[in-house]
Amino acid sequence: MTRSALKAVADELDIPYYRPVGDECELFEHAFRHRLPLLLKGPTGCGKTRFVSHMAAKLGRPLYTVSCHDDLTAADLTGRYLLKGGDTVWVDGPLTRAVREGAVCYLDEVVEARKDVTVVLHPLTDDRRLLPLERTGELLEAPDGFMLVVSYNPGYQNVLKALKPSTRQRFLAIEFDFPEPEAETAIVARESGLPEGRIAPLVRLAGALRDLKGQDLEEGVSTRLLVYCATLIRSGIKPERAIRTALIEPLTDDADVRAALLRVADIALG
Ligand SMILES: Nc1ncnc2c1ncn2[C@@H]1O[C@H](COP(=O)(O)OP(=O)(O)OP(=O)(O)O)[C@@H](O)[C@H]1O
Repeated sequence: MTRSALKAVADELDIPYYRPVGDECELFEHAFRHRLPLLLKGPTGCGKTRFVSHMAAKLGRPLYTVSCHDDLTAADLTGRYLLKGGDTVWVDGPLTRAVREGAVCYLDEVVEARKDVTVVLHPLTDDRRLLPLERTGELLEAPDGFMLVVSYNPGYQNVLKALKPSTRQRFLAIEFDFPEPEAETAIVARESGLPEGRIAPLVRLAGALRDLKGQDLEEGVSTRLLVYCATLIRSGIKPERAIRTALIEPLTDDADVRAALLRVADIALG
């Protein structure tokens, strides 16, 4: 094998596996090239984070991922002065580091963050692409390599936590959902190492459980849970036990709902 062929294989191995479900990879590349921010919408565990890490690696950009929560403030993203050995030193937060390095910054579940976060995001997400750091007096201009990607799960939305139109309309948006059965079977096989023939029934069961969303379940089974289930089976756990542990128990704490889900599993798996 030639040197360049070896390098191509090594590069390929460094890129986290992601199987496209539509034209999302192409859209991401265009957004990156035109310096446009991106919003990913979709249920938990459907591949959004994997997609972003795949694309960042493919484009050769470092990636900073932040899981947002309701205590996350603008300072957690931009940075703060900290005491170090008697001195006060400025420490960049992940967003500032991403801007300085020209990296991809991924804010997962951005709606969870405190309101002051949007103040920081607004000048970064229009054509100015600026990050003002009031504390240090700096005004950073994002280089071409910087890209902001945010995600949220519309299923968890409530009025108080919805993104304001003035924030939403600064982003391109791509909707994600669980992959089609054939693609999901291939993904779970690749991730778990279990043969596809043994995964197809699990994917069918996931479909049946997803159909119950909104009735007794807040969320359907994620692709992530399917990977966990297949991993347990491959590791030697009996399928019935793996299904209960990975596909039923994480969905509900209600004994009646759990019993109903187990019946659905019995029927779906024949
Ligand atoms: N299209 C895909 N290609 C490869 N792997 C996938 C794909 N979709 C889902 N997966 C698998 O599902 C797992 C969960 O996906 P991921 O962590 O990206 O979900 P998410 O949508 O970011 O969830 P959350 O919103 O909870 O952060 C991944 O670790 C991967 O194993």
